[in-house]
Amino acid sequence: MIELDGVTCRYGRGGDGEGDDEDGDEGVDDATVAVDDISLTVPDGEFLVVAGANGSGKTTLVRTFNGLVEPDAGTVAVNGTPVDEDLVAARSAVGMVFQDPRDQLVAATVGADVAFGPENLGLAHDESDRRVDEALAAVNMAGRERERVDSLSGGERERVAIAGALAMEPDHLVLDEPFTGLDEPARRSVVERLRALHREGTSVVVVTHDLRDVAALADRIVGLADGRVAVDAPPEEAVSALPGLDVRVPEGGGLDEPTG
Ligand SMILES: Nc1ncnc2c1ncn2[C@@H]1O[C@H](COP(=O)(O)OP(=O)(O)OP(=O)(O)O)[C@@H](O)[C@H]1O
Repeated sequence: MIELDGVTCRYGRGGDGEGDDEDGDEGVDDATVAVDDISLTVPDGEFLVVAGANGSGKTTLVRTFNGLVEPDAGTVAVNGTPVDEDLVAARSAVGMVFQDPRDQLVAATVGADVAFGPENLGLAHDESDRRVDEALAAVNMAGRERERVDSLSGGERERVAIAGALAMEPDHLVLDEPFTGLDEPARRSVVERLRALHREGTSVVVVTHDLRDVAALADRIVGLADGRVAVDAPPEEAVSALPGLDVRVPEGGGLDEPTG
């Protein structure tokens, strides 16, 4: 479980956060408040979608889940332990797939890339091999260890990045804009993999400004606007409230799963 309590994150200089600058000076010394006093619990097993327009604070928010971003105020705890007390535990419990797989794929071949994390943990070869096999199977890329990463399509790279995170056997898998740059078939393939992973018991958090397809998978949608939670509701309810957040929503259909 991930628990945020009153989390605020700022970028840049200045600012104790005291006093909004409304005097027209553009506030050059003011910090940007990217996440503004958010409290949120992500239970185990949940498929959570974090939605919102560009710049609404989605990336900053999820990066606090495993200490990639340290809040300026508030606390984040993973499985009951504050992230700042045990960064290693938080990083192993919360696997992160970054916005651009190129930021994540470090080795020349698929197998070496997925093995990178487990080997860094110092796991025995047998255990590392087992994790690589399972992770590649989970993203529908079993048996493709020897292929070169630079020969893969965008969708395949995304799936290798997901496999790399899965090989760490995290409690929560967090994906930041996993569909960026993917064509429709690749997008569907990644969506299908996420659906299957969740069915098999993985907790999934997807960050997106585009709700096509994933809205129907979500147990809950948290919509951000200006660093605050504007909506926190099951999909049908959230989507009807979300147009004001300037996110793309499916045109009819796709939301036929009952909530309750
Ligand atoms: N490293 C940084 N330095 C300064 N400001 C930043 C930095 N990262 C983000 N910001 C600012 O913080 C705010 C929230 O950004 P964030 O990336 O968390 O939002 P987002 O919803 O994920 O946006 P996007 O969809 O564009 O990635 C924005 O105003 C952004 O410009």
